[in-house]
Amino acid sequence: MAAQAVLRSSARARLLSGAFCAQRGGPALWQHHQNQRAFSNGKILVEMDEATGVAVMKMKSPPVNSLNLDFLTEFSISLEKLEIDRSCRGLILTSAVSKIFSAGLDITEMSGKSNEHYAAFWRAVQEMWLKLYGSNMVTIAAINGSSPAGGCLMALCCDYRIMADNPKFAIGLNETQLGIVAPFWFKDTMINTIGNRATELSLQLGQMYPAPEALKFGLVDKLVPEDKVQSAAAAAMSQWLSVPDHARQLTKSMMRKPAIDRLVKQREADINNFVSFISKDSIQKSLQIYMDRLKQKK
Ligand SMILES: CC/C=C\C/C=C\C/C=C\C=C\CC(=O)SCCNC(=O)CCNC(=O)[C@H](O)C(C)(C)COP(=O)(O)OP(=O)(O)OC[C@H]1O[C@@H](n2cnc3c(N)ncnc32)[C@H](O)[C@@H]1OP(=O)(O)O
Repeated sequence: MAAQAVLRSSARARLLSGAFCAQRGGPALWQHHQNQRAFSNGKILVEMDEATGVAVMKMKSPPVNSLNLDFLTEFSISLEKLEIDRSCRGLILTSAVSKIFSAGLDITEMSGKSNEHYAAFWRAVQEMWLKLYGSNMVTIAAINGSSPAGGCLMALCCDYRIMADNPKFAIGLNETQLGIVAPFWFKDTMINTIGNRATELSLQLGQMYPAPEALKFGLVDKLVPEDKVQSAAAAAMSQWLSVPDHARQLTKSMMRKPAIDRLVKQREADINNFVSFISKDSIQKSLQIYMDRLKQKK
C-alpha cells in the first residue's frame, strides 16, 4: 500500500539502526520455542505461531494500557517487525491487562507538556494508525475489556472485532466527553465501519457503548463469552486466512486508501492543528477536570 511504503522507511530505519532497542536496554529478538516465536519490548508481547503464520500481540502496560509515547513507539516498531516478516499473515490484537483493552491516549501526554512534546506524541499516534489501518496482514481485535477513544480506534483499525460479552465493558469514541474533538481520521475510520449517521450520533454525544449495544450498532462484529475471546479470534482468523492474500489485500487497500492518503497528505498540518488545539488553556482545563473526575470516582 502507498501509505505503508511511506511509513515503512522511517520505522524500518529506526528498527534497523537499533535506536529503539538500545533505548529499551537490548534488542527485542525473537525467542524460539518449538513452533512458537516470541518477542517483547516491555509494554507489548508478541507471540507468533509458525505453523499458522498468526501473531498474537498482547498489550501489557498496566493499569489501563494507556497509549503514551513509549507505548506507541513500541507498538509501531513491533507491528513493522511483523509486517516485514513474510511468514506472518495474520495479527490478533488483544490485552494482557484484565478487564481493559486500552484506555486510549494517555491523557497525561496531552496535559502540561511542551508543544514539541505534543507534536512528537501526535506523530506517534498518527504512525500507529497509519500502520495498523494500512496493514497488509489480516488484523483481528480480540477486545477483552473496555476500550474508550484511542482504544476504540485501535479496534476499528482491525479487519474484524470480537468482544467479550460483558455489559461492564464499553467501547466508543468518547472524545467530546473530555471536551476534545476526534480528528478527521478517527471520524473517517468510524464512518468506514458504521456509516455516516451512526458516526455523527456517536461522535457528537461521545457515546460509550456497552458490549451488547456495540454489537447492535456495528462497532463490533461478534460477542462471545469472556473466556472464549481468544479462541473465537483464532477461529475467525483461519476463515480470513483462507482467502488468497493478494486479493484480500488489494480489496482492503481499495476500501481504506482514500482515508489513509488523506492523512498522509496533511500529516504536518494535522500535527500543527493538534498542537494549537491541545495547548489552549480552555482545553487544558477540560482535560484537568476530566482527570480529576476519573480519580475521584474511586
Ligand atoms: C480541531 C481538532 C484538531 C485536532 C484534534 C484535537 C484533539 C484530539 C485529541 C485527542 C484525541 C484523544 C483520544 C483519546 O484516546 S483521549 C483518552 C480517552 N480515554 C478515556 O476517556 C478513558 C478514561 N478512563 C476510564 O474510563 C477508565 O480508567 C477505564 C474504563 C479505562 C478503566 O477503569 P478502572 O476503574 O479499571 O480504572 P481507573 O481507576 O479508572 O484507572 C486506573 C488509573 O489509570 C488512570 N487512567 C485511566 N485512563 C487513563 C488515560 N486515558 N490516560 C491516562 N491515565 C488514565 C486513572 O486516572 C487511574 O490512575 P490513578 O491510579 O488514579 O493514578
